[in-house]
Amino acid sequence: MTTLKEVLAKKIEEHRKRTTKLLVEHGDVKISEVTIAQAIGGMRGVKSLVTDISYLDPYEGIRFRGYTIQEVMEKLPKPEGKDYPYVEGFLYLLLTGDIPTKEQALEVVEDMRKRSQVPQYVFDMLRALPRDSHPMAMFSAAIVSMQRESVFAKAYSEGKFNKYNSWEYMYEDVLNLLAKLPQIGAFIYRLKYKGDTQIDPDPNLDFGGNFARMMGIDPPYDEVARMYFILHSDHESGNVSAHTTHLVASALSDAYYSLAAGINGLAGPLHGLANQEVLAWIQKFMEKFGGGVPTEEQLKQAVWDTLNSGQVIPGYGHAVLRKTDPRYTAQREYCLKYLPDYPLFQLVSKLYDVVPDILKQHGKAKNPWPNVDAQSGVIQWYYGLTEYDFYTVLFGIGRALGVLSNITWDRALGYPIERPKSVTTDMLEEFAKQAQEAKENGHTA
Ligand SMILES: CC(=O)SCCNC(=O)CCNC(=O)[C@H](O)C(C)(C)COP(=O)(O)OP(=O)(O)OC[C@H]1O[C@@H](n2cnc3c(N)ncnc32)[C@H](O)[C@@H]1OP(=O)(O)O
Ligand SMILES: O=C([O-])CC(=O)C(=O)O
Repeated sequence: MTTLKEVLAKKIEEHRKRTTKLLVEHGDVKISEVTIAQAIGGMRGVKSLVTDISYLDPYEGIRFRGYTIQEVMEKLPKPEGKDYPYVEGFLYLLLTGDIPTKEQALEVVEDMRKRSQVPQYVFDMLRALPRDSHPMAMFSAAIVSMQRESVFAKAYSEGKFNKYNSWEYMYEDVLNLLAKLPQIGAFIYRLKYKGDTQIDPDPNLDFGGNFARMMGIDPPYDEVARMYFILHSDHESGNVSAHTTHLVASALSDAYYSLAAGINGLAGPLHGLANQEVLAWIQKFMEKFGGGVPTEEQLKQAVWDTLNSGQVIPGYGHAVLRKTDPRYTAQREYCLKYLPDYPLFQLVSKLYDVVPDILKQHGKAKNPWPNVDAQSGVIQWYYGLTEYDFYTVLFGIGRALGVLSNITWDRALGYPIERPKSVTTDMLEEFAKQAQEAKENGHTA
């Protein structure tokens, strides 16, 4: 059987020809234009990044390597008696574009198991941090603290590195780093919230199974972990965490520096942290309404109060999506199957009934529909993980699968340092003046 690395090497060899041909023969073909609104407005809609790991259609939502969420869950190999696939098999898909056989997925399970030992200094460092540090600050610090392990940085400093082999060093760092994330995440959780009573990994378990075990949460939380990590892995490459990881890696910073940077971006409330915000927001208005399940009128009031105070409704809206996020739907389906009567799920469903109409009336958000973050906290809460400050660490473990696959391919295809051009406000005003004059004179600028 060929290993993941061997399959990937072959794919890279084939793919390089496509990228070279595009660059050499069609490099001057235009794929996008940039307006003043886009330059000021966060580059929304500017097509200027390339990735084959996933693609986000505004109406359909995400496809991983061309597969919908449902297809991924159906087609990938699963542990015996389980409904959700091996995370390791999903990584195989992200990296190669192929659905692995069970044997191929198990080869990755075994490889990652061998790489999973977390250095003691990471635990010591985490224990030395103030216990009220945010779990995302701890997670990011843990990742960057391991930079000394980078084989990529070592190869670079030893002059072994070139454009053709650099991906192999990146691949080693990526697998080494990913394999350690479940234990680091669970360690942070139990350090902060469970009096530092730690649970050792079980070498016979997979990524999701071991995470659930080390968190100390019984099955079927292992299934939730597999589902959650897969759903949160990738969302093409313009989102803050993916773009940041890619940008930092483009300076030939190694996977440890790059992922820590991406995780710092994920920690923002408009991005990954929104899943914590959703629960915080719900708790706040439930308290206000005396703790019971709010009526539809009370919910509407809470939504309007939030909007009128100038704040966003967490878990709603999106920079690209223009429909309900299929990652929201996948988690909603899980809830409908396993926790249909759970009051918090019913409340989140009621929000789905009232928020889109209110956001439409409010008239600002381009997308009034829920995103992934509106639904994920409910499931965690149901299984006893009520410390919502921790939720973005779960997101970060999942997101690492996608962004680290991306930077492996960045090095494989020799993508250069990223460096867009900036202009001044004076220059924008000059562009605007020229366009106005051209319009008045009957030409286009
Ligand atoms: C995993 C993820 O990262 S998914 C996104 C998670 N984040 C959230 O759920 C936070 C709430 N949502 C938002 O803040 C936004 O919808 C974002 C950040 C996701 C997308 O931002 P944008 O692409 O700029 O959204 P959009 O173009 O629709 O914004 C236009 C206006 O609508 C507002 N708006 C967008 N979404 C919302 C919302 N949920 N509630 C209230 N107002 C909103 C924007 O703040 C903006 O207002 P402004 O003109 O006063 O600045
Ligand atoms: O795509 C985005 O901008 C945000 C998002 O949903 C993600 O990164 O998962």
